[in-house]
Amino acid sequence: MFEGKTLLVTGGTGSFGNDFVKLVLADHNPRRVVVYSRDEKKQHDMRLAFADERLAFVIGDVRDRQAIGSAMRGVDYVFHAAALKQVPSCEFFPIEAVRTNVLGTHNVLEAAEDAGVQKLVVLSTDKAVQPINAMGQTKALMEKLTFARSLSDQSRVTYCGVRYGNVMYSRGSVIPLFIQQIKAGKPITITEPRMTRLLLPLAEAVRLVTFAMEHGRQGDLFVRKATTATVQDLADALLGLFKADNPIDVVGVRAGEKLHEMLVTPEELARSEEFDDYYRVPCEGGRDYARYFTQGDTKSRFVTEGYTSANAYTLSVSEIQVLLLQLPEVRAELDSWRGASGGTQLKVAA
Ligand SMILES: O=c1ccn([C@@H]2O[C@H](COP(=O)(O)OP(=O)(O)O[C@H]3O[C@H](CO)[C@@H](O)[C@H](O)[C@H]3O)[C@@H](O)[C@H]2O)c(=O)[nH]1
Repeated sequence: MFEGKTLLVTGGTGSFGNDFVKLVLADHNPRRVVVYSRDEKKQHDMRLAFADERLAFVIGDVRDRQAIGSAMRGVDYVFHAAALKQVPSCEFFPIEAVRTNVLGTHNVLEAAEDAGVQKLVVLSTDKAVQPINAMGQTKALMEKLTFARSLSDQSRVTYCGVRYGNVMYSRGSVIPLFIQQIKAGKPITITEPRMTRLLLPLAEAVRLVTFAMEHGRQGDLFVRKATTATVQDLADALLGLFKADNPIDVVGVRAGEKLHEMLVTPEELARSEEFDDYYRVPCEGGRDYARYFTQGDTKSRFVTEGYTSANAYTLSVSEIQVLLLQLPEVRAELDSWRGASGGTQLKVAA
């Protein structure tokens, strides 16, 4: 599908962008991949790392309608990954989250329409479902803006979305933090031992987004099923892998976070199609006002529980270890740790 085509990825220098670009360049033979982002240093690093003439780098902010409009010219497929995604910064500066996640998305959608883009996929998160913090609330509106367009007869672009839970080993997240604490011999800071999260390796997230672009129909949201783990079990799994016995320091639930995350609401489940690895949730409603006032859906299924980190398949400590060992970053951390501790033993022996 991407062969000979031009792709654009907003926020393209992030973890997702890097892995995504690697995959499409290696396997899909696109004509051009445009990386649209704000940070020149990250673009420079990526340009050197990939050294591929099919990659084009454009500096710009999704907040800037004109800049995203120029970048979008001649583009066939858009992957919208740019976002403010840290919970605390969005809590402190919610208007900034509105500017990037809501108004920025509006700009991306308008630019795509104007440029005659064929299809666009937005990347969302479980934090956008029944959201309690500004990051999730603005991502929920990002979804809403996108799917509202999918309902319009005027839309020439096919709009789809994906949602997934916590990407394992993503920048600033708990797995690299726990590893750092283990290596430094510090206590492991657990917020709440029973707290659960849906864990997904980055490679799976990239596959889901590509799948959505290839198979999504107008207004489809694809949700990747994932396995879940408690924070306590995650810490135990890492301590076991690193053969470490750091003490545990329970610091309590942080501001703006949930005990469990929801990936699909009961209402969405009621209209979704279930596959082995994912749900396809079609867009609801339509442009008919009666559907919102007088004409409900008598065929709607009755579902009381959503798909959450509390009821998805819960991994045991050893299953978490198997999943962790699939991540190249964790294997590299383990190698360097074993090398370092081997070195210490040698020194002591000498
Ligand atoms: O010192 C710490 C830090 C975190 N946690 C827990 O570990 C889990 C995961 O935390 P973290 O990796 O910080 O992820 P989340 O807060 O769940 O949010 C992440 O996952 C989201 C997707 O759901 C992304 O959008 C966010 O950017 C990303 O930070 C949570 O239960 C935390 O309470 C601890 O126990 N100790």
